[in-house]
This record gives sequence, structure tokens and C-alpha cells, in this order.
Amino acid sequence: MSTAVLALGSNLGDREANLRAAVEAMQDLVLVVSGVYETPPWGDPDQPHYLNAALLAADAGAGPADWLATAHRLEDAAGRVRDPARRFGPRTLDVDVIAVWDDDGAPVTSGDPELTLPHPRAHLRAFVLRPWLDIQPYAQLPGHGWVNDLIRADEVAGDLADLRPRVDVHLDT
Ligand SMILES: Nc1ncnc2c1ncn2[C@@H]1O[C@H](COP(=O)(O)OP(=O)(O)OP(=O)(O)O)[C@@H](O)[C@H]1O
Ligand SMILES: Nc1nc2c(c(=O)[nH]1)N=C(CO)CN2
Repeated sequence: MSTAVLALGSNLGDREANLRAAVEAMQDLVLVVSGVYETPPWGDPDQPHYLNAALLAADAGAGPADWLATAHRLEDAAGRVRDPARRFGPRTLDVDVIAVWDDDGAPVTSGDPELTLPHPRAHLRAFVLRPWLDIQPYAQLPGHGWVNDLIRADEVAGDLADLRPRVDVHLDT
């Protein structure tokens, strides 16, 4: 059984519908979905706010590359257009593979630029860590420690204060 935490984000089009379609497309693989957060753009400030969420998924037969393929399939289905000039620019849907655990529950690590695990910027992103805490309060980000500690670190805590829970939006069906 391979499990993965995926981070979802959208700041173009119908943001809520984009996130919901991604969750629905994963169907039975989804174990639990976080709440939704309204978040200021990180890394490239001149763009609309995002809606962000996280989910935990499991797939008996999936390897790490399968989770990345799933992420890309969902982004393509949302009509995501990549702008090479804006690394952290706006998008209908972003699906990042934050961490993967193998059949034995051991974290998978990879330095491959095509799939770096855990995600190399996850520990710096309140918009990833806060939704993740919703669904796994005792989560550890492999190589970085407790998510509950990471979210209080100086480089994240400021951004954390700017997240707004969107209690009016629910992605779980
Ligand atoms: N853990 C990962 N999850 C998703 N993509 C990854 C990961 N590690 C490496 N990549 C690679 O990163 C490339 C760029 O992905 P993408 O365009 O979604 O980046 P981004 O969302 O703009 O930035 P970031 O990766 O910082 O969120 C992808 O083609 C993918 O192969
Ligand atoms: N708030 C927020 N900012 C971002 C996001 C995101 O999902 N949420 N995704 C990005 C792509 O790497 C860049 N910046």
C-alpha cells in the first residue's frame, strides 16, 4: 500500500470547482480531505489569492511516479497552461506530491528533479502545512520533522497568520 499527501491549489477560474473536480477524479483513492484555505500568493505576489487544500490518498499498486502522473493528469484536466516565464505564477490547478510512503510505511526519498520527495519547498509553505495538519495532526515531513513545529518556524509563521479558513467550502463528498 503506497500512501501520499497531495497539496492542491487553484487561483484561476472557478477555484472551488477546480479543487472539487480533482478530489472527485481521484475517487476511491482519497482517504481524507482537509479544509479549504484562502491564501495569499507565495513566491510571485502579482496574482490572485489561492484556494488551497491537502489530501491523503492510498493506492495498493502505486509507485512514486504514479502519484506524479496522477498530479499531472488532474492539472491537465483542469486546463492548466504552464508559463515558463513565471515559475510560481497563476494556474487553474496545482497538484504537488508532498510526500509518499511505501508499503511498509517508510518514507520515499528522491532527488530526481522530475520527482523530488519529499517536495523540496513543502517545509516553507504555510499553504501546504496548515491543510495537512487538518488531516494528520501528528504528521511528520520526512527529513524535516513535525509539521506542527514547521508551521511555527519563523519563515512560515508570518504566512500562517495570513491564511483564512474557508469554512463555507467543503471538498469531501
Ligand atoms: N514532489 C513533486 N511534486 C510535483 N512536481 C514535482 C515534484 N518534484 C519535482 N516535480 C517536478 O516539478 C515540475 C514543475 O512542477 P510545477 O509546474 O507544478 O511546479 P510549480 O507548482 O510551479 O512549483 P512548485 O513545485 O514549487 O510547487 C514538474 O514537471 C515535476 O516533474
Ligand atoms: N498561496 C499559494 N501560493 C502559491 C501556490 C499555492 O498553491 N498557494 N502555488 C504556487 C505554485 O508553486 C506558487 N504560489
